[in-house]
Amino acid sequence: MAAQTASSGVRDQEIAAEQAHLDRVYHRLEEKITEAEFLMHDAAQRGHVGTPGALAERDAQVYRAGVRLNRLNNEFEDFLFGRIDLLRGKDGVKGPDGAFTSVDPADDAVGPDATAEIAETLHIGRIGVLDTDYAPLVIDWRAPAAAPFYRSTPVAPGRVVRRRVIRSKGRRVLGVEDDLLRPELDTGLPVVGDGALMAALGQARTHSMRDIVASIQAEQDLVIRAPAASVTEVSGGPGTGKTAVALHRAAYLLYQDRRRYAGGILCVSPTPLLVAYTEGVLPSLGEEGQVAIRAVGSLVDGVTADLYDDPAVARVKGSLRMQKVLRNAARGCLDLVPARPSQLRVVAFGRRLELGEQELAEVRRQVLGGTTPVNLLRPRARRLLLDALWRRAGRRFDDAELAAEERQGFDEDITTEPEFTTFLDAWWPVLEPRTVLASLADERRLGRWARRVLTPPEVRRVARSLRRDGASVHDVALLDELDTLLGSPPREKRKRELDPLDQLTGLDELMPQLGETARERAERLARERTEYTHVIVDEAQDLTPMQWRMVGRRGRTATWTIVGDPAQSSWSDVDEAAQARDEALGTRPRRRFTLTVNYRNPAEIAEVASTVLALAMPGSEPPRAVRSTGVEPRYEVAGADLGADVRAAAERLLAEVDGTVGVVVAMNRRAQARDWVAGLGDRVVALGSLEAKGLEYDATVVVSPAEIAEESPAGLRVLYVALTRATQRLTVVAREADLPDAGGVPDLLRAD
Ligand SMILES: Nc1ncnc2c1ncn2[C@@H]1O[C@H](COP(=O)(O)OP(=O)(O)OP(=O)(O)O)[C@@H](O)[C@H]1O
Repeated sequence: MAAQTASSGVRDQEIAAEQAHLDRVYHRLEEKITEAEFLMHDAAQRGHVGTPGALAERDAQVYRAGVRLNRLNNEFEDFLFGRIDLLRGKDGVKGPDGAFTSVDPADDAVGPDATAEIAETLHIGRIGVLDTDYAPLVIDWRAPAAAPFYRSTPVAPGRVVRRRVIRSKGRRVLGVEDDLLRPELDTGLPVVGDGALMAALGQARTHSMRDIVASIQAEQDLVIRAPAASVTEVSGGPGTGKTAVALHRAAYLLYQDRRRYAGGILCVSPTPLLVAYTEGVLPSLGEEGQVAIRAVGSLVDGVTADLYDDPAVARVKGSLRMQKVLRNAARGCLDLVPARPSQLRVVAFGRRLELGEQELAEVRRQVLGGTTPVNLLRPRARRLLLDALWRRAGRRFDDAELAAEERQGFDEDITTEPEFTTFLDAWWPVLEPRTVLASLADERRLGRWARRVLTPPEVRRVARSLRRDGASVHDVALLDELDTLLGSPPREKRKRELDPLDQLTGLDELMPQLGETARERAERLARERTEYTHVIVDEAQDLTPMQWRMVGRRGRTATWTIVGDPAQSSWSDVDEAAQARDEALGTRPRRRFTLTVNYRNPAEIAEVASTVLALAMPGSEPPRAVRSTGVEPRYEVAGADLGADVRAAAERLLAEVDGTVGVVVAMNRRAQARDWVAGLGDRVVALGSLEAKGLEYDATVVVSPAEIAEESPAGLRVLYVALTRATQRLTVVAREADLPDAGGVPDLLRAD
């Protein structure tokens, strides 16, 4: 047997060998930083020369130097994490990263007695570093040469004999974890540790997601590196790494084609909590600024949606029926303008001309014919008013040229009269989406605009929901739809100054404006952008049809990555949501991937969740849990004081795990639950069932499965989400309504 099982002496030796390599890398990095600083300085000098040739030269230099400085400064921490030892390849061709390109071993790489030599050793890190003689000291994890680090398995090892994950902090190597992919070979390579994946999965969780760059698995790597075809669709159960994969894919796309994606990548997330949880991942991969991660309730500028609608209201606001209602409202709202003048009086040709209420109504009717956005119809309204006044003036001319001249003078006279402009402002004001949405709060009015579209109870509920202060997540999609229906008057559209440097490169992306943090810059770019070159949708199963329309408008010419799991959908009608997605994506070709392994939940928790999955989506396959902890979920039945029992359960879990504890309750208990856990410290969080989407904790307390399941038509799927948030331990607190058995197991969670 070739592999030695490592003694601590061997482990120390191996760590020392990696330390020596890391020292070389840091030495080289320091040289490169000095070089980059010199280039920046030099480029700044050249910037004073204004010819296009000098600009292009400066541009290229600044680009390269900027990339280096940004990245080197960001990634000095823990940036070397992997190593692969490879057999000789089929051919001797090297790629641009200095590594051999062949995936398969040469026919004679393995001798008849299973002896083999290691022909190439590659270190993998967050960025690529070349030695002075262009030999690769570190390969960028996204480079083709790094793919075998992620893709090789014992079944299909390719050239990889040993895969090693290196743990380091700053400049110190702390440990190594090896996987031997060709144990049958005699190569003399020592093997240390139990493998990196298990080490990563067992780690305590914090409130920020970590990158998985050191342990991406083969089926995930295929998605991350999939070519940016029109639409890449990824489905997979809870914990299969969909969110992680989507974020790593963004980093990969930027690496592949930075210029193209400098046009912006938008990542749409279901909740602000998930945005906060995931926003550290891209910076840790060295990508800051180019990717805007936004909650679906924050896609419209200036609106912060912090309210949740009742499921019945959400169902209406999310459905495509709202399109028709909003179309009626956008036009109908013109009639609601307070102090709308009922007549127009001007003086022309020395006489008073008047248009009364009926004539004005007729002009308005003519203007509104067609589908042009209301705010863009103002010039047309102006023109038709002038026509009506001209007719009223009753002037006749036999000579057409003279008539045209007279008419021009007439128009000029009238349009410069303050009476006319004041009238037009009041009669055809610029409508704001918010004003129109607010006008739907009047039940009678909404009933008129929603005739034969919504039922009277639906009208009542929607109108009532709009009378609250503040916007809900679903209101945001309505505001965006209204923005399109109303249109922005041309004079309000911001014109961007043309900067020659902008045309040369995505320079702006690389050179943060002075005094602006990377985060501020990302926010600024996100505000300025309304269309993106790539759109990532996380938890795509939850987007309502109206939200798909809103997201679709931001990626009209984009490529897409869509990740989701129908079994976790909180939208009541899974088929309707799928149909809306199809409408948003049109006929773009799609590539589909499925992730099958659950990296989050231990088998003991996954099994309970699969009982609910069988009820929520009969016939669907749960993902396979990759590890087991030997700890079964704990079941408790609440006594008279539910809050005290939940708090005690959370306290117990806090003592049992090092990281975070999530308490998940039905949405209407959110505020209550926060009080229950108050004072337990910031390792504990109380959440409503819909807020738990995509998040994870070391341990969770799920309070009353029956309450969660009954709160909406999609309740069982929401419960499935709630039960799949824990990486270590799960406590379920049942109430009477859960019909617990003698062991406290709620009816919904019993396998029989
Ligand atoms: N290859 C991997 N190596 C280490 N950890 C991984 C790997 N893949 C996934 N994980 C971890 O598993 C957990 C679940 O990943 P993630 O949240 O991306 O799953 P998901 O499919 O989006 O889940 P959900 O559908 O429940 O939102 C995360 O902690 C993630 O870091």
